[in-house]
Amino acid sequence: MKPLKVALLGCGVVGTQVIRLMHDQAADLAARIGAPLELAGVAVRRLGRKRDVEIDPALFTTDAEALVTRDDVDIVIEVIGGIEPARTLIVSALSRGKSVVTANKALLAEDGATLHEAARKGNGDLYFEASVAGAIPLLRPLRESLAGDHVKRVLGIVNGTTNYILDKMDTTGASFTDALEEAQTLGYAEADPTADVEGFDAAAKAAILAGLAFHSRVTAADVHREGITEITATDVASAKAMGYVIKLLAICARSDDGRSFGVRVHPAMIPRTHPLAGVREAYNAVFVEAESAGQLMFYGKGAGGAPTASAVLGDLVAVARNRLAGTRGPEESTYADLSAHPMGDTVTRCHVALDVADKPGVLARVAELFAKHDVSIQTVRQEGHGDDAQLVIVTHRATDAALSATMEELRDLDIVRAVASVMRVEGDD
Ligand SMILES: NC(=O)C1=CN([C@@H]2O[C@H](COP(=O)(O)OP(=O)(O)OC[C@H]3O[C@@H](n4cnc5c(N)ncnc54)[C@H](OP(=O)(O)O)[C@@H]3O)[C@@H](O)[C@H]2O)C=CC1
Ligand SMILES: N[C@@H](CC=O)C(=O)O
Repeated sequence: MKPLKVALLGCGVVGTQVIRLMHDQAADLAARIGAPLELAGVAVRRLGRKRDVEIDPALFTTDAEALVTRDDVDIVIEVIGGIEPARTLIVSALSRGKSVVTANKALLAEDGATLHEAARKGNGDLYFEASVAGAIPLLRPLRESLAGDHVKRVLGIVNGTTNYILDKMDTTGASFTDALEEAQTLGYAEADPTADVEGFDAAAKAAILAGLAFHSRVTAADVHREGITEITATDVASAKAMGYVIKLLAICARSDDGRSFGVRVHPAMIPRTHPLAGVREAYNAVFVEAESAGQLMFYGKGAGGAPTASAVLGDLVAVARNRLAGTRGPEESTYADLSAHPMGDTVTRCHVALDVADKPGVLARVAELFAKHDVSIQTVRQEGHGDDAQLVIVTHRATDAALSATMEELRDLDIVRAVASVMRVEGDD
């Protein structure tokens, strides 16, 4: 059988593992596909660099455009990352009828529409399982297995680097900086780790998940995003003392009337008894709630070369099979055409710590302000006294707009010395 030729764009953390798996599992892959795969070339930025995989040096090129437009190339795997030149290269390949497998969530969340349109016009496949939650099969279940159900909510931990950092801060007391350095060494972080710690990576993944779950076009601009850079060792320790753990969550939820959805990424306190609290290191876990299926949980390695390459190889086998059968996988589904509602409309709960004057009437004035904005208080307690007095308040559910307005006014209250911390609470109602 004639081999299917594969062009690989990028040979870094993920690309080297893709080459290793294609080599080590060549016979099995050929049997599963019905034809052997042959690596046609590997595009990189710098030639002569030591690579963590055995490969014929003649396969390397810095001319990625020439590689993807070669007539003999059937499938292109893009693991360069970023917007350009990845977008131009993928569109070039798709418009020539090649199939593309990519792990590039940043690009899919920025301009997935252009890629899907190029795939449709070129009659090729665009698969991207590795773009969300590393090794975990999550997009295919949403795209295919749950195509007959009505997904209401997708919630979880989708960034390995930030989970690694928060876990190390919680369990070993490591500093933010040390934990981030470890995550970079282990190959979890993006080329620019700001994408991880500021929540951009999780926001891109949330946009992809929301698009698939709600059959609508969702971009990173639709996602409310907050990162973890403001979280201090004190926040982590006080959450721990109260039986909570801080996690960076991605939450995509349909509105109650089903006419819109909210997509958000932010740190949240969750009870230590919640299943997401036990998600350690760079692992990811995602709950999908669908009308008929009920609650499903997906768990596994969310980052790293080999786990991500596993997802890439799964897509490679799928697109290779489709090519041999002369078919295509499912197209982008955007028929519902729902739009994202503003963060202010989202209903959440808040944990607030206020440095206050320790004198009569303080609690009453603080409570009055919450009531003014229709925010109901679930628990309140005072910690410390005198100059160290702090009121720790947990609210009932309220709109984010009401909670934000309350926090704004609290900052101006003469009896409040400082709003020491504000964090959303999830998973204990
Ligand atoms: N690392 C992970 O855990 C995961 C990563 N991803 C995604 O996978 C993709 C790749 O990530 P990762 O492997 O970590 O990234 P790396 O930074 O490790 O590798 C990027 C590779 O792309 C090459 N490259 C960069 N610019 C160009 C260019 N202009 N032309 C040709 N080649 C270029 C680099 O070449 P050179 O080596 O010469 O510098 C390098 O080999 C990203 O989209 C990332 O978001 C998805 C899930 C998990
Ligand atoms: N930087 C990402 C890699 C996988 O998508 C992460 O840490 O999750």
